[in-house]
Amino acid sequence: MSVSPVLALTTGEPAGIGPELAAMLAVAPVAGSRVVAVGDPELLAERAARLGLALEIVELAQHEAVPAAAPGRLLVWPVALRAPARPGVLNTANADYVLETLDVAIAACRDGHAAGMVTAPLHKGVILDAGHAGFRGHTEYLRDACGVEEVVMMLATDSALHALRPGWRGPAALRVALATTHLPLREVADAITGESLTRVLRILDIDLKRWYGLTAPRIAVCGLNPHAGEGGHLGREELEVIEPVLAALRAEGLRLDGPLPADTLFTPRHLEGVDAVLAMYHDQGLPVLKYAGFGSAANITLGLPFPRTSVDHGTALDLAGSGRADPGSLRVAVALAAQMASRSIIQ
Ligand SMILES: NC(=O)c1ccc[n+]([C@@H]2O[C@H](COP(=O)([O-])OP(=O)(O)OC[C@H]3O[C@@H](n4cnc5c(N)ncnc54)[C@H](O)[C@@H]3O)[C@@H](O)[C@H]2O)c1
Ligand SMILES: N[C@H](C(=O)O)[C@H](O)COP(=O)(O)O
Repeated sequence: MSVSPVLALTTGEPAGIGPELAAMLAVAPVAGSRVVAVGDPELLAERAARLGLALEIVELAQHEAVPAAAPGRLLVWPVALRAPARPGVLNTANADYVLETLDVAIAACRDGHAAGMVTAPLHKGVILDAGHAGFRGHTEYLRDACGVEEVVMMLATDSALHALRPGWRGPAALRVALATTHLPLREVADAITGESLTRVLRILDIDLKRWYGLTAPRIAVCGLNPHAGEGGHLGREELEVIEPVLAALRAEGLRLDGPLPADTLFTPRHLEGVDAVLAMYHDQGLPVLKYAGFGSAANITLGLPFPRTSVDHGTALDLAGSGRADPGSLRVAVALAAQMASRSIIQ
């Protein structure tokens, strides 16, 4: 019998739903994973008690062996809160705590103590308010921490995930990757250059092969402008940037459709046979994905040296401490990271 991969689970913004989702997960662990939460043990105990969850919290050092998952036991690599945390109330004093949980998980992956990491949601605004001026999100933080030039954000609601949710009625496989991530809309067009788009498409092609076992992934690429620029009348980025990149990469063997108008690309007939869609910006692609699968989807960072997945939702400060948060996305994020770590993703 193979040993389940160890996954570092960062518990996210302490005023949000991340700590209680970690507690819910420990009550009913995802099969095939050994999760170690990264966070403050007292905070996790307090959120579990608030929800009436009986949990044994076991603190581990990173070099210690990680036992098999057991329902009701939460393994923790401890990081101390900087200030007491109240559900729903952000505190800039804890921004460094959140970033330290990321640093601990990244180090564990890089040192081989974990096979991958899963992240509960953090609050970008409070980290920026605390003075971390360049902070944009986990994706960009991981890129810089791992010293890679480019990473790609992809959210997925796919067949492997749907196997966990028998009631799922959405498309069989929807994966949406982004050419740009957390940028003001005003800056998007300038950020899409021939070089950046080429890097993104190469990473997407390589990692669809690497993590999903697709031999020749077919990628549909959205235009940037309405109706993919309407032949240059509604914007020239398609003609001047996107089409030349696609032509050059097709000549290298990549299977690329587009640039296609995003409004009709995201319809079942056009998605047939497509392994992933590349959207040009955050709110071109993610609303479609979240409409199709909010709560059953995961966020994956492609281009890193190890698997990293995350939930499809944010800190939900309005629900924190209530026990009403749905752990569904965290469960699929853990299952997907475990599958990626064992490179056995179901098609
Ligand atoms: N993976 C991440 O770290 C991540 C992802 C998305 C957003 N965020 C951050 O979260 C913060 C809040 O963002 P937002 O308000 O736009 O989105 P949000 O996802 O926190 O909340 C949007 C709505 O969805 C509900 N919701 C979210 N998660 C839920 C769950 N598990 N179960 C039931 N309902 C849930 C919330 O109650 C709210 O009504 C922002 O700082 C944003 O940047 C972080
Ligand atoms: N863009 C993501 C979403 O809307 O779900 C989210 O903000 C998380 O991004 P990071 O994983 O980069 O924090």
